Amino acid sequence: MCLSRTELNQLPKIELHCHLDGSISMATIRVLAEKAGISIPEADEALRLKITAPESAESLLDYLAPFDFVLPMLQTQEALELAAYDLISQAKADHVRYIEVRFAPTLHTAGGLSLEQVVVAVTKGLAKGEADFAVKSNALLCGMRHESVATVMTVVDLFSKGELTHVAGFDLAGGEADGYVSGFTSVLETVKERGIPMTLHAGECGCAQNVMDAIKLGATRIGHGVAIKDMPDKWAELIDKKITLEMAPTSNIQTKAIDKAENYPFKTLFDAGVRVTINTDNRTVSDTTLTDEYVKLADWLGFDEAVFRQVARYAFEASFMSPQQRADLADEFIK
Ligand SMILES: O=c1[nH]cnc2c1ncn2[C@H]1C[C@H](O)[C@@H](CO)O1
Ligand SMILES: [Zn+2]
Repeated sequence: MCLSRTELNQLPKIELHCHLDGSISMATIRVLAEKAGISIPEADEALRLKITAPESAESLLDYLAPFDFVLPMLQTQEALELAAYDLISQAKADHVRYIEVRFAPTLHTAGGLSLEQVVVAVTKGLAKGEADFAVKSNALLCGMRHESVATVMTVVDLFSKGELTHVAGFDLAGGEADGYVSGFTSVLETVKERGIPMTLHAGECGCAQNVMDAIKLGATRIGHGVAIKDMPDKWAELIDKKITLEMAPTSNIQTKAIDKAENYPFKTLFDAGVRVTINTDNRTVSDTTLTDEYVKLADWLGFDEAVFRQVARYAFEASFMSPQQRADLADEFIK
């Protein structure tokens, strides 16, 4: 039997893949623009066009255009803290119990903040959000794939700063070229040596081999990984290694990772035993919520409650939670 939107909304959820800078509500964007002295459209519809992925998007790069609009507003600690808090309030509305919020510290230093100050501000907003909304969270730090190895290393080094808390894992984001992983081999080896949990965007709009390269260099989770549909002979390896795919239906359509809903490989992968999870990627840029993503999958694929609970369990198991967070949430997700 199909679950209603209300029932889907109320299921307890875990979200592993959500970008801070792509997930700030319109109301908070207005506050941030005002504080930054940046003029933005007064009409909501006009503003929406600036902060959501263009309908004409043909690629991941087109999809990423709205980030250029919002990043200038995210260059102070106050703005970053407000953005993080705002995101946790949205997660609450989706009955998310735990969320990993990712962002690229290097994209927030134009106003003079250090990388550490960026991270401190975001995690402060997350902590306030947890206090007010009872949603647990951690931050994931992204290097950008267009950055040099040396710049990405400055992000990796943040994990060694003892004063930073709730910083749980590393990612590489941005435009995806086939074979990109090899350009970051030295960085990723360091991430692995230091025992930093790793999820990498791969096989979103790039090839399936990117997914396999990412796994080889230590990623236990893959951002999107849609292209692995083209390499069924590798699914057994993913299952064996308990690799988890962080999929995001709306985003995957917008970036043209898939051409149409009928071809979304989520069900095929799930039925084969691959660990797939449901995420928003970017709530504002994709104009979605986690509940919307659940509704979409229920409509497209006819999933019932048991599937959603299994998927949430995969997310729980693959999360980069602290032992305390895991113990607190185990009853709800491991039944
Ligand atoms: O879906 C995505 N794929 C690759 N990169 C992305 C995606 N969504 C957001 N980003 C980029 C743009 C942001 O500025 C950056 C850090 O959150 O990550
Ligand atoms: Zn992403």
